[in-house]
Amino acid sequence: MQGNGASATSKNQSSMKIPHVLTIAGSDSGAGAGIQADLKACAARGVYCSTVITAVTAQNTVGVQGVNIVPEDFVAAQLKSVLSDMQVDVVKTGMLPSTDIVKVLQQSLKEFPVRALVVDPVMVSTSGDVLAGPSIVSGFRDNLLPMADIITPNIKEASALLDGMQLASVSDMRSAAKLLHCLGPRNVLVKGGDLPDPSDAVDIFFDGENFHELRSSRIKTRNTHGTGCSLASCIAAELAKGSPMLSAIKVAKRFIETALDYSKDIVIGNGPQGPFDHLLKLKSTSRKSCRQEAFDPSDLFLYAVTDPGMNKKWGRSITDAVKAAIEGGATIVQLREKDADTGDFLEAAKACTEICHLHGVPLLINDRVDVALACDADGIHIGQSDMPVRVARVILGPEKIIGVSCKTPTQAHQAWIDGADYIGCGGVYPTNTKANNLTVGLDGLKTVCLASKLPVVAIGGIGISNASDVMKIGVPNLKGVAVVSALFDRECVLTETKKLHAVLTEANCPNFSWV
Ligand SMILES: Nc1ncnc2c1ncn2[C@@H]1O[C@H](COP(=O)(O)OP(=O)(O)O)[C@@H](O)[C@H]1O
Ligand SMILES: Cc1ncc(COP(=O)(O)O)c(N)n1
Ligand SMILES: [Mg+2]
Repeated sequence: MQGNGASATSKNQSSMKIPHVLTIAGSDSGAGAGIQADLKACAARGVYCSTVITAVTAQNTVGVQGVNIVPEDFVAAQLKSVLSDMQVDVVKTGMLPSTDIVKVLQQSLKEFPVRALVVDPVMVSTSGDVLAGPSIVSGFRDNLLPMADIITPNIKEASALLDGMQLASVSDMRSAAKLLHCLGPRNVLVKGGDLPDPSDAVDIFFDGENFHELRSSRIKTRNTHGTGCSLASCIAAELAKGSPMLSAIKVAKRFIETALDYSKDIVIGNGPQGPFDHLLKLKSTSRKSCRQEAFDPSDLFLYAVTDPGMNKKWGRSITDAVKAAIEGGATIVQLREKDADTGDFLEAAKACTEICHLHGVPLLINDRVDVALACDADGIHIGQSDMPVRVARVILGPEKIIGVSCKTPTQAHQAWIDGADYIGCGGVYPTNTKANNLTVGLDGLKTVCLASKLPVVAIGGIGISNASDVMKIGVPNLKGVAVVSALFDRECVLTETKKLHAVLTEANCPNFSWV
């Protein structure tokens, strides 16, 4: 799809444009899937969502008891009302119960182009009830797929779109993604929620050139009703914010995983497939369960820590440094601007927060709780002589990440008691970035890791030449390395980050690579 979507000519148009997703889908009376899931997913991702309803279903956790299709001229009327007036960025489709409705949508999009079209080719509900008959396949193929920026079929839908091709493995999903791409969409995501893999939920993304295997842990829960609708809405929401496609998909997948994890024990309804909680508030039995985005220890894998002196030396801005590190594969970023003026630091921190969030990478601020709050960073990293963790937790609330530098098992234990999320242990090797810093060595690191109940990131003098030695101490809660000079005291941050990422991937899992 192409076009500007918004004409933005209205006089009372304010200067603040809110990202806007229009969903065209069916209503689910149980509010687990369909329009209701789309509204909640967009709300959770901070995006406005308008709704064109194609059918009203009588539905609960047991199944679909009835479907009442909205006449296509009234679907057309709803589309016109919204698209002609409300500056839609992205359209996301769900249940389209007839080919006439598909054609109405195609016509409306020709008249009112939008920036992107996300097609979730809904056909059968998780409960096995038919939401769009087999005749819809030709409607999708002929009218919608060629216009789509991305399609997100599950295994059954991919099979139906490919004349019954059987999909029983990740390798079949790859073949299907390639064949589906030939039908015209720019990108294809084949979702593997229904694949019989007990440990991972694997989706295959194909952009016409490259495959990406996207894995998350498979959450053990009955509350998976609406995951497909929510994933597609979340992708649409991220695209509406301006994210590139792959980043949008990664953020969406992580959102589903986190939301399922938070909602895994909630009980709504008596049927086999319950709804989950998009806003992560229902299950509030522990501090961590209130989090918008749970801290994921695997984010510590390649931890980039900025240094003002180095950026100055190489003549780059902090934002350029952060962008390059993320592009190279950094999985978390910490801004460590010890001597900056608060005003300048805050401006830089706001810009970096925006960049990091666009790519689904958490941003932490070193030491400055005030700056972290003001720029809405994901959290802070503090040293032993900075503000105590307990005080920082009270100020920051339960949702922010707190990391603490620790050199000893006693400090690591205290960090856990005080409510930190991870510890940074070092200096592992001598370093210039911290004067008079006591080096703990690989043995000291191992001792702290073995004693720590929290995940650990190693820091201090680590780079391409020794990162693999560090990871090979082989303690499971050592999740990654934090680096300053090895990325930022170099001419090309992007190249160095990529190299380090490759070294860490190899050390972590030899002969295996994925996104
Ligand atoms: N139990 C689970 N744990 C984690 N992710 C899941 C789980 N079930 C499904 N997903 C993910 O949710 C998304 C929707 O997938 P899927 O259930 O296959 O689609 P649909 O709801 O359209 O049938 C995919 O990203 C999939 O990997
Ligand atoms: C109105 C409507 N739209 C979509 C779905 C698919 O969702 P799921 O595959 O999770 O049942 C549904 N059950 N109802
Ligand atoms: Mg599902």
